Amino acid sequence: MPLLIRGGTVVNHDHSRRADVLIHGETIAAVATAIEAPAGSAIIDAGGCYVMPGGIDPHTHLEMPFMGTVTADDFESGTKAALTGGTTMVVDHCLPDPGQSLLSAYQDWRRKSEVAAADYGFHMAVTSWSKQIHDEMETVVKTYGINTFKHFMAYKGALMVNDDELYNSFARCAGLGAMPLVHAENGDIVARMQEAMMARGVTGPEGHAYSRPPEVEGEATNRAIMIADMTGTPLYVVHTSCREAHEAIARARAAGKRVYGEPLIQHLLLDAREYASKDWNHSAQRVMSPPFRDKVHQDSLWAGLQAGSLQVVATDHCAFTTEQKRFGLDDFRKIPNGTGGLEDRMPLLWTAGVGTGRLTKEEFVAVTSANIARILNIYPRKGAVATGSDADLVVWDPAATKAIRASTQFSRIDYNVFEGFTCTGAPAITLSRGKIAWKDGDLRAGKGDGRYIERPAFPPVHVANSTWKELTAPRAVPRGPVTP
Ligand SMILES: NC(=O)NCCC(=O)O
Ligand SMILES: [Zn+2]
Ligand SMILES: [Zn+2]
Repeated sequence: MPLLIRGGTVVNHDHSRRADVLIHGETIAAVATAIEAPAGSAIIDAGGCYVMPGGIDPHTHLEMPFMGTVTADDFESGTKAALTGGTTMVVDHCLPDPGQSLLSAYQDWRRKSEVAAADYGFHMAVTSWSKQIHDEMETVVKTYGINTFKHFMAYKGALMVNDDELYNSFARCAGLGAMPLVHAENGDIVARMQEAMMARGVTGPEGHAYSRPPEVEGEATNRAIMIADMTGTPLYVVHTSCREAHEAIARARAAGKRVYGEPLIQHLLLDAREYASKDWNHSAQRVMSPPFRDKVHQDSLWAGLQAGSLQVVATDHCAFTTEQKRFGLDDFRKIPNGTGGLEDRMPLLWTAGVGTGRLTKEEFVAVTSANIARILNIYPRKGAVATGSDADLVVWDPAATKAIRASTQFSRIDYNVFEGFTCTGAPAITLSRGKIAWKDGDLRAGKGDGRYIERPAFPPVHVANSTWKELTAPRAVPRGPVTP
């Protein structure tokens, strides 16, 4: 049955206009003023609302084994939570166990994600280097439709890779038309700072923040940018949290490098004072890497979103219960790193961004959906309200209010780092490939409704990069024989 969304204002990343949206099956059939309802259509009245592309959260960790435990939200609870907040697609991290082949890790993630209620894709993590990984990367890109590889420059002794491994993997990405992602923190220095904090008797969650200052993130961001440039690949820097890292990205972009930065909603709204709480649980619940920063860094991130030097707002949804956080009661190094935010990212960003004038509604669509769809090479299938696009849509009520409370959330954890925030602007309806997934407080999407989204490699960007590299490559100086 066709579905007509009537009377709303369609908001895309590049323009807004009063228009109706007609959906046939899973895709958008027309976007135009005053569409006549085909016989037998269902009708959604979007009067007073914005009709926007569903959000894409490109950074989640669902049912992920990490730091001796497993994240509490799986693909079902995580994607359901996402849909209630207007996010219709997540990109999760496929994380091979030590020594596990990338191909078998991919199969594990496909099994876990069968319960997803919303669409999803994967980034593949490269946590060591070998000929096997080099060879398997091709299958990951060409057969599995994964065009991004994640590298951790932190978590020494676990996920961390060194510069040589980064170079090898980035160069392989360049050859395959894939894009490297980095968690940019200098893991060697973090490990030394952690030891120093413990030696000083700083064993609580504040030690986590003190041992990961902005300098270690800024240094690693610069280093990753340099290695990406040497290998001729674009680069995506996840959870950019501080001014130093943002400035490194802005500098690289000003020099013509294709580097993208992703602040999290947590870093935009929460600051380092959270770690000074006398309540251990409160501070430990907020332990994540990089940690929350001072206000000056938040201002820099907001400015980056406004100026376009930062492109995407994500959540890094990696949720642990308070009980799990207590693994690190006597030693902050054992507190599982990660926080949640999947269901709150869009209403929070609307409130703090559009509601304050820091972002226009078109910029909101850009940083929550369209930009990442373009970066991940799935635009305009995702990220656009346009004829032929998937009907992943949000009917956004700018007047709706939402009080954030753990007691009413869909995520499985027992707290919410945004507890007590009140949002103005929230989804009245979320549509996932043409089906109503969430409407006026009623979650209709079911287990398994989500679909795996393949993402093709990026020939245009990589051809441009390699063409320019070749044009500007060092060349031998032609000389005659050297006279004695
Ligand atoms: N960010 C965090 O603390 N946990 C998730 C893993 C990661 O992204 O580093
Ligand atoms: Zn990370
Ligand atoms: Zn992460």
